Amino acid sequence: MGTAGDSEKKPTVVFVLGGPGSGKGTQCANIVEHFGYTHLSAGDLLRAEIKSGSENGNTKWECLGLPLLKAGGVGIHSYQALSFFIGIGCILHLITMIQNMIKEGKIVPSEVTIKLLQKAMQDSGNDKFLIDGFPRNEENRAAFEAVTKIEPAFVLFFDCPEEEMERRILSRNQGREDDNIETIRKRFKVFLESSLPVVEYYDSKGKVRKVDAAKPIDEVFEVVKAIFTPKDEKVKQHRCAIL
Ligand SMILES: Nc1ncnc2c1ncn2[C@@H]1O[C@H](COP(=O)(O)OP(=O)(O)OP(=O)(O)O)[C@@H](O)[C@H]1O
Ligand SMILES: Nc1ccn([C@@H]2O[C@H](COP(=O)(O)O)[C@@H](O)[C@H]2O)c(=O)n1
Ligand SMILES: [Mg+2]
Repeated sequence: MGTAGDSEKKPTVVFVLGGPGSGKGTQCANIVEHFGYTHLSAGDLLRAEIKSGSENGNTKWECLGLPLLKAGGVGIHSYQALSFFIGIGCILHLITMIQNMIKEGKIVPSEVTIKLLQKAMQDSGNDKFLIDGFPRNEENRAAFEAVTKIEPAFVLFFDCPEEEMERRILSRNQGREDDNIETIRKRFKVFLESSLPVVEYYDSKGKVRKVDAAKPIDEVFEVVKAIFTPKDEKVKQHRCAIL
């Protein structure tokens, strides 16, 4: 899927951007239901990686690592145990790095996020994707383009005042480690300094569809629906309304 020099048809990608709590995940769920896209949230993929990484790390450690050590450090056993622990060390180091960066509201290096996105795209079997919360900075944007050679069809941008986003996040109650006032402030800063320039970049290419995200969920979705409805379908709906 989407590597340099591929002749296969490229998937359709829509980047879904907006500040923390602007409603990206909420609206993506509606788009999936109505338009058959697969929703990939970069933040959700990173959180899943932390969860599965620590679970797998612990499981491997308990089920495989300790028996190998107990086996008594002779010949091949000690060599296997050593390589095993070096491998586990790397996994746990990566997981801790992602966890810390999320807690600090920082942006994880692109190699990690793009790998997760590419795998999720391959596993989905679909060819239409809403990529939510990515690209988050210029490094994300340039790396994704270089690695996948995919240009987004357009960028859906949810525009929402900071006070409203803050209210929403503080009452979200999903147990996210970064949904506390200290991290929220850091995330807003990163959004203004690093993510908005990406929106501006795509705007200069005429690719941004800006939506007022401060309205109630249903009203926002009416606007989103119009953006995703193909032009000929809109003409049909208009004719039906007249007749
Ligand atoms: N238009 C809206 N009006 C009021 N509340 C909303 C609206 N859209 C979403 N919410 C609520 O606000 C919270 C944040 O929404 P959501 O998780 O979709 O935002 P997000 O942009 O994905 O945030 P993040 O970047 O932190 O993942 C949720 O509790 C959601 O139910
Ligand atoms: N491209 C990305 C996207 C997200 N992150 C990290 O995850 C955090 C949560 O993201 P949400 O979209 O779910 O709000 C975000 O604050 C970053 O720490 C990332 O590094 N790169
Ligand atoms: Mg989200």
